Amino acid sequence: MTHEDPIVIEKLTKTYGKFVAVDDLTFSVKKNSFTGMLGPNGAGKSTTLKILSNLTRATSGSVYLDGYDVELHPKNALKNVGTVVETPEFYTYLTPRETFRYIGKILGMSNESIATETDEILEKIKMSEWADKKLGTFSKGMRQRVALGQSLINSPSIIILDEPTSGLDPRGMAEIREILKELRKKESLTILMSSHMLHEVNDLCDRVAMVSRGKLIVNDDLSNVIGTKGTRKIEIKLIDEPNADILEKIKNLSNVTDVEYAGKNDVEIILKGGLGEQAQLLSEIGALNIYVYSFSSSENSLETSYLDLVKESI
Ligand SMILES: Nc1ncnc2c1ncn2[C@@H]1O[C@H](COP(=O)(O)OP(=O)(O)OP(=O)(O)O)[C@@H](O)[C@H]1O
Repeated sequence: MTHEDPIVIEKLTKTYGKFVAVDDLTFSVKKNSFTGMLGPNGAGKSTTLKILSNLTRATSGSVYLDGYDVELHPKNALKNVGTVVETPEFYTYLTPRETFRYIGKILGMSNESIATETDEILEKIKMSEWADKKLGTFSKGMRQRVALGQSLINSPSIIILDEPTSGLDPRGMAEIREILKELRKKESLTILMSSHMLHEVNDLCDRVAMVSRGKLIVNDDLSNVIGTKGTRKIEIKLIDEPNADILEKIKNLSNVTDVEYAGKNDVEIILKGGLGEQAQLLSEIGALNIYVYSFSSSENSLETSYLDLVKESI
């Protein structure tokens, strides 16, 4: 880790009284990555992002944006950063265009650059036809798109998003995710987004930083977390209902880390490794002389890795 990474979190701790919300957290976010900060409710994600955005202070440790310490040099640190951290309460009597102008002015932008950026952003957030309607009439999803839009007004190189789809209906969620995907395609941007939704991180991100109880569990490429180095969930269906002896035998097979009876004749196996290990498991199960009529590897292996990693960390 170097301070050259656009986002650096170093030995960050935040306590509320005796409660430790962020516990000696250290990790960095690679340039141009889309990193998903994944963790259960209360893991300390929002607290970390608020410290990064200078909305709250660390108890100890430091955070750096573009190499600048956020607490010591907030202006420089946040110069090229856009954030959607606390659900912004916009003035409901303003329109998106007026909102962007207001925020651009606060940021010291010229009228010309605000106007140019505004038109581009309205297109990106698919709000061009709503540009001059008052926010008071908007749905929650539309307001969240405006929130995302305002984070882009100063053409940031880093954006920090705290659960940007939280509280939206499925359509609202899908719209925000589409915008984020488009942003990633077109711009050179470093994005750090917190989420507790595995499928969302799976869908959008190329890096994953998992946190649990204020501590970092893993910070790696998504493909490493879910891929060959990870674990996968295998579901098998047997002709006969498995007894404890059979479950024990399966548990003792190579690379099996856990076995769970899933009701009826179904068994779930957590397997460490990739396709090679999966093939080996299939042949070892065959050798046990139990009659398996279905064998499927779960696609949602981020879930498996996540549950495994969180379990190990407790
Ligand atoms: N101002 C505060 N005073 C006291 N405790 C707080 C405060 N803010 C957060 N906490 C506690 O710190 C812990 C971490 O909270 P945080 O909001 O950072 O978690 P999170 O990972 O973002 O979870 P969520 O998805 O629920 O927002 C929680 O247990 C929370 O109750």
